[in-house]
Amino acid sequence: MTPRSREHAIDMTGGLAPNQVREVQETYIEKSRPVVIIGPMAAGKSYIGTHLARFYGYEFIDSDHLIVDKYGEVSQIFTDFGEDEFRRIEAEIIREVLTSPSRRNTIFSLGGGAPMTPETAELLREETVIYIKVDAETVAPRIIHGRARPLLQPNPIEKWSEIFEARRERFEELASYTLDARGGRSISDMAAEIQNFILRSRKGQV
Ligand SMILES: Nc1ncnc2c1ncn2[C@@H]1O[C@H](COP(=O)(O)OP(=O)(O)OP(=O)(O)O)[C@@H](O)[C@H]1O
Ligand SMILES: O=C(O)C1=C[C@@H](O)[C@@H](O)[C@H](O)C1
Ligand SMILES: [Mg+2]
Repeated sequence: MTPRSREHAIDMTGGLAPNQVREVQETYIEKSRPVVIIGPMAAGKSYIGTHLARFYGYEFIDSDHLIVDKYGEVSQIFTDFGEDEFRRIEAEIIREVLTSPSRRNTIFSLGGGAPMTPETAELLREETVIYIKVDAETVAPRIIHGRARPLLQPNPIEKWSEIFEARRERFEELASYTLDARGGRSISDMAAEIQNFILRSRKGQV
């Protein structure tokens, strides 16, 4: 195949001057920052984030997964070092991701309590943040068994509601977009709703 001659070359700049092209590129980079998912325990942050990334071609990362890869199981960290040390590690890992230029086209799910750390909340104020809103009824079957979430012991539903009430205002205040995930919504429906918001926000329509 022979290359196109100069006369037939397509003008990819749309007739923009070099400084205008740079401006468009900078805007694109800015708008391709990670999209962060927050919400209470068992809301489906990791579940929705994984599928959203798979359906629409994003990279997916999760703060809990990064912590487990680096330091071992979350419940073991709580047992061995306590919650304060877990929060310190968590905030450090989140800062690394949010300040890394290689994490642009990424869906980043956070652990439920991460936005309560002031340093993390400050970082999130600059980001596109999707809040997964649920209620106790929706999460009850997901938390009633299993001991993977140390903060929910020994009465998972009661503890979940108590912790959620203490965090609700922070979630609401940080949200660029709230996804209502109460009841049994299908994953494709929820992922499409978030993707729609991301596209609109990158075009500056929200
Ligand atoms: N909309 C949904 N429909 C059916 N199952 C769901 C839905 N959302 C989440 N789940 C299931 O509920 C469980 C908890 O979801 P997930 O781990 O994604 O929660 P999370 O918000 O990431 O919680 P954490 O804060 O503890 O990390 C998982 O087993 C997941 O598959
Ligand atoms: O809501 C929380 O405080 C937590 C949620 C999980 O994702 C883990 O990050 C950990 O169990 C703490
Ligand atoms: Mg999770």
